[in-house]
Amino acid sequence: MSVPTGKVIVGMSGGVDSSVSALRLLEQGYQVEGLFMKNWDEDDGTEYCTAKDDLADAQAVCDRLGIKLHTANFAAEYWDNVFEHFLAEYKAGRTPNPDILCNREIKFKVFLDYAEMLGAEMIATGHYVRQQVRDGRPRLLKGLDHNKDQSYFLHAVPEAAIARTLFPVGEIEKPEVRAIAERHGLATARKKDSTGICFIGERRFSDFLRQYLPAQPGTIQTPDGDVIGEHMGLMYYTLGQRQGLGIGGLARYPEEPWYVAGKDLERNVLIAVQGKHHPLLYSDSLATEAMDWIAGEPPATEGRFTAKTRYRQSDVPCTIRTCDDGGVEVLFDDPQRAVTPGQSLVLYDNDICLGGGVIRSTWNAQERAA
Ligand SMILES: Nc1ncnc2c1ncn2[C@@H]1O[C@H](COP(=O)(O)OP(=O)(O)OP(=O)(O)O)[C@@H](O)[C@H]1O
Repeated sequence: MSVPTGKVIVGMSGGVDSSVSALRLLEQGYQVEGLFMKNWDEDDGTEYCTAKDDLADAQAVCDRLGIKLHTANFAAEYWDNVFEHFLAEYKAGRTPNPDILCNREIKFKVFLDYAEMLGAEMIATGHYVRQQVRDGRPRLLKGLDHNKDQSYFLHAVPEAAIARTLFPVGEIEKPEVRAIAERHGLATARKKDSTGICFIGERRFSDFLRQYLPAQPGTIQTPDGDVIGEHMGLMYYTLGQRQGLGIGGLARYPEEPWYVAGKDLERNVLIAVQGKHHPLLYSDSLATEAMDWIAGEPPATEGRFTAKTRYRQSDVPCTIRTCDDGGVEVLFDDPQRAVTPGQSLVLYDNDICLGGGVIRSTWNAQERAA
């Protein structure tokens, strides 16, 4: 077997996955260096900001492995290409997923360019995905550990960037990753998995959003227009959500929980229904904005695929039709609960991630019949 001689820059987050990624590449004979990115400037030293600790952990691992760690600040690019879009989506009443855009715009674009400047043709990350060349083209596959698979977040990364990236932990299961880190005495072996929005972190979301968007309180109504409560601002609510509505004790309704079923942006009204499985919480079809196809174009044969409409969801069978505007229409075999505009639909052909697009509209059987 030939020994790889190329230089690879590993995105070191200070977590266990990127630590083990760097280790594996060294074992495989690559010339490895690390890069810690800081993409959010605010809040240094507050309870939310873990960047300092993460950098220290990344440094400790690099010292242990004997590799160089670079640092870079892409906060301006993150703000312009990810965060502004994120705010615009909330303003439009949708619930965006900034990590998808962050991967496309920062981790697999700005980072790649930066790595090139450092003299590396390849980068690596600790994402749980695999890359495989089929028919001469790089394909993005789900991580071997389906429990940790992160292809949902990488579906908008173009083929050319996938081809220049190594995913050293995609072929192993998470418990094994921790065991490897433990065996090699890496400081991150037992570190908790990160949660929250990448680079922004975990924080009281409504407080955070309020700093950037004015809250416009309004009424909560039933689909028939009966006013049953007040909301703090439509952006704070997600379809299908139960908690935080503050409705209860209404004599004219049974004592059953209420769920968010829709947002009427024009009237600033939040629509709520009773019962976790109310028909208005289900959609049997949707349309997306223009798709990001990893291969740059839709699959040669349209038709039957599986899809996810949110990260932690098992794939569901569906039929797709491509539209002239670059989006797709998707018809699910079974209605899906709480399909949310602004989130992404991601399509799969077995383990191959084909791409995805932001959900623009959804319909349920009643609406289709009307
Ligand atoms: N601040 C950062 N600097 C450099 N690379 C990063 C940074 N944050 C994330 N990455 C890269 O993106 C990958 C996936 O990030 P994610 O936030 O999903 O972390 P994760 O799956 O918990 O991985 P890890 O255990 O390495 O933190 C990381 O493994 C790392 O390669």
